[in-house]
Amino acid sequence: MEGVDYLRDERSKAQFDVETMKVAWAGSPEAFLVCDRMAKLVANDPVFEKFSKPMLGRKELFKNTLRKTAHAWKLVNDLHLTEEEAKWLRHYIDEPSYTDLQWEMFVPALEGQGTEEQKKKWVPLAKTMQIIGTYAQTELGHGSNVQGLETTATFDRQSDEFVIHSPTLTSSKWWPGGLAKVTTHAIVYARLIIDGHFYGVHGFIVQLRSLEDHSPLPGITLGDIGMKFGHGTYNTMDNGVARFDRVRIPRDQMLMRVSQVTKEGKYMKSNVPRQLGYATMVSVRQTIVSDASKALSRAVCIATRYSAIRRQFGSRDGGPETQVLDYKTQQSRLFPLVASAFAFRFASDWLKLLYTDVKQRLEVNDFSTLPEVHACTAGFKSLTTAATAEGIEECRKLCGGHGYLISSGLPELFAFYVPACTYEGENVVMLLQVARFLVKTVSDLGNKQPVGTAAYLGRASLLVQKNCVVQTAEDWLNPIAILEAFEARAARMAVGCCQRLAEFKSPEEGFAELSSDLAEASLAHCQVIVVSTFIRRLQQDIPGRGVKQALEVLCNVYALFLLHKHQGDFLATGYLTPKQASLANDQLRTLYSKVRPNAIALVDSFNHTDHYLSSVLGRYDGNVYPKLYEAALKDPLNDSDIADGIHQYVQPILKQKLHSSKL
Ligand SMILES: CCCCCCCCCC/C=C\CCCCCCCC(=O)SCCNC(=O)CCNC(=O)[C@H](O)C(C)(C)COP(=O)(O)OP(=O)(O)OC[C@H]1O[C@@H](n2cnc3c(N)ncnc32)[C@H](O)[C@@H]1OP(=O)(O)O
Ligand SMILES: Cc1cc2nc3c(=O)[nH]c(=O)nc-3n(C[C@H](O)[C@H](O)[C@H](O)COP(=O)(O)OP(=O)(O)OC[C@H]3O[C@@H](n4cnc5c(N)ncnc54)[C@H](O)[C@@H]3O)c2cc1C
Repeated sequence: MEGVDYLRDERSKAQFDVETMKVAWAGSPEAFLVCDRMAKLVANDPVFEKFSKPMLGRKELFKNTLRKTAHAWKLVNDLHLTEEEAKWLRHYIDEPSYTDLQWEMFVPALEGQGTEEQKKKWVPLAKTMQIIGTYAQTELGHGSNVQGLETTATFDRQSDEFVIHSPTLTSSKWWPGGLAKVTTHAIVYARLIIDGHFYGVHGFIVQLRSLEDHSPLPGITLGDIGMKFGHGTYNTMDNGVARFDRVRIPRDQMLMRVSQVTKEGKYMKSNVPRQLGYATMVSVRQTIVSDASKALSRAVCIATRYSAIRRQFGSRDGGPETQVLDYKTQQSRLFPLVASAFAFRFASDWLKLLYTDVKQRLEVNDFSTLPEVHACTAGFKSLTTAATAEGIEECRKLCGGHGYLISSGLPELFAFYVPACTYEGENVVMLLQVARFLVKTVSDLGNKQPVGTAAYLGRASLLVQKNCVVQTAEDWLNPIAILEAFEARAARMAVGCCQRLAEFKSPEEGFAELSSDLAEASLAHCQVIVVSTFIRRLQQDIPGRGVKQALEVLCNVYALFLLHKHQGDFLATGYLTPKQASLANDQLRTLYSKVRPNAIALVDSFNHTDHYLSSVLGRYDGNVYPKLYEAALKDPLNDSDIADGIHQYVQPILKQKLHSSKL
């Protein structure tokens, strides 16, 4: 039956105002309106249909994305969309495309690493798509180790040019999105060589293709690196390989904000730190944190709605069976993920503010907060992408067998999402960056009082001595008790690592040997920041009936779930007793019962359209079974009763005459 809302009873149980919660999720009434308008624009435009994607071959997938991207660009111009609106439009189109690299990396690299003159020349060309660019850093042989890149950029004083060259197979640029078939330009990261001396890795603007006929320019070999994990998701993108055979570019195409090369071949360092060359990565890591909350919210929306529709066991006298959402095991796997989606959302809002602040500081050459911002973006990127990838897979399992169908929307979401754990800084490598920051901070405690996110480490000597005062399960609802537990655990882990580091011959040897423990200490530190950001968000004015109360429950679920998951750390560091850990778990169970009546309303607050979810299990109206059946019938194998190949390969087997001895 069309028009029936199978989740109506669930929606009527909500104890808060969903429309206001939508605004809290979006961040502001204005942000909500932009997202809502862009989501509907995409959902109502037939060009952006996604159902057929899983059936397309590689070439069709790629072309289909080119078609959608061209249509999106036309909409941006025809409707005079702002950059913010265009970003949401791309988000809701929901297909990796060369424009992700253009807007998330190429333009930010030009803006962040170019001189005023370079920005004036290149940024308008990129923003009007007269040139299309990518970020060509990773090579076949090196990704994480940027200083190990092998591509060379040798200065030729005579011609006032750089010669870009790939000296080895492993120096081939490998992975950049859009590189294989689309991009006309790239920021190529290469080792600068002047008069035989190496001056470290720098970015160079290199034209790759003719703007006339799109063919690769002389000396440049370009291609696709092959099919990727999953089918219809990242294979819409032409991640590419590039090799350079002594390709010449003018001297003024080296990005020269951080350091310059003069006409005479003199290398000049400005007073900005070399890490500013990594600024684009900081910018994108911040975007990736915000994307984590979106991807996780999408998975939990599907799993929660389906769990309210799905019934198994518990029927007596032929009455209805139990909704699987009512099982405590289902709740204990699902509700912490709902809470995590909100936690990541608020963490990313905060990170955006921190990033905006550092961007303004960098413009006036104030680099004081850069190490902290680098540690936060790297750590949050690692924490949120790992939890989101695991969370999407958990949601697939929460949907039982149907979760494995492409029509559930979950396999494709997972395949699209999971590389986020690797790109833009492999997650463990990123935690080790946080570890460097932590070790420095702790080692410096005698001389320098830490500020910002590390301020709690200033109380490390107290936190390593104090014990938890919680006596009842109720006490675990106190944000002060929660925060102190997270701070004490993180401080004890960081201080413990630093004490053990001192036992090694050199800090480098100790760091390498203790790297697993350091990564765990880093995760604990990042969790302090995410939990405290959630708590601080609740201290702000949050309007709407029951909205604040519902969020308080989620904040406690998030924190106590983490406490339960990592109780080994909390116990081993000696801050909690087993009894206190067990009380936290009791409180968590009680909290799940408080989430239960609000579950559907909470996921409705994400305001996801059915188009965006593209899941028969997560439909807004809960009309799962007929739509699941309908989707199955659309499979090409159901075009005819007798499939291709049956007569040729199956019937001969059925009709074979076997000798009785073979039976
Ligand atoms: C269903 C479909 C939906 C589709 C929807 C579309 C959605 C659209 C949204 C799109 C969002 C995003 C788009 C993304 C698309 C994916 C693109 C992926 C692109 C890439 O992957 S680009 C390549 C990224 N590569 C990396 O990240 C490499 C990682 N490695 C490094 O960063 C570094 O090499 C390093 C590991 C940090 C090591 O650096 P180094 O060798 O210099 O060594 P040190 O460790 O000694 O560091 C020295 C010193 O510098 C500090 N530092 C390091 N990095 C930074 C930094 N970034 N900023 C500031 N400071 C930094 C470091 O801490 C050391 O300091 P210290 O000496 O300790 O004081
Ligand atoms: C979908 C996708 C899109 C991408 N897009 C782009 C792009 O547009 N442009 C671009 O330039 N790149 C791109 N990349 C490349 C990406 O940035 C790299 O793959 C990433 O930075 C990881 O580097 P790597 O592949 O060298 O991994 P490796 O560093 O080789 O990692 C392999 C293993 O080694 C471990 N490891 C590495 N170093 C250390 C260490 N110091 N200590 C302990 N363990 C370590 C890692 O934890 C990991 O387990 C993309 C990658 C993917 C998957």
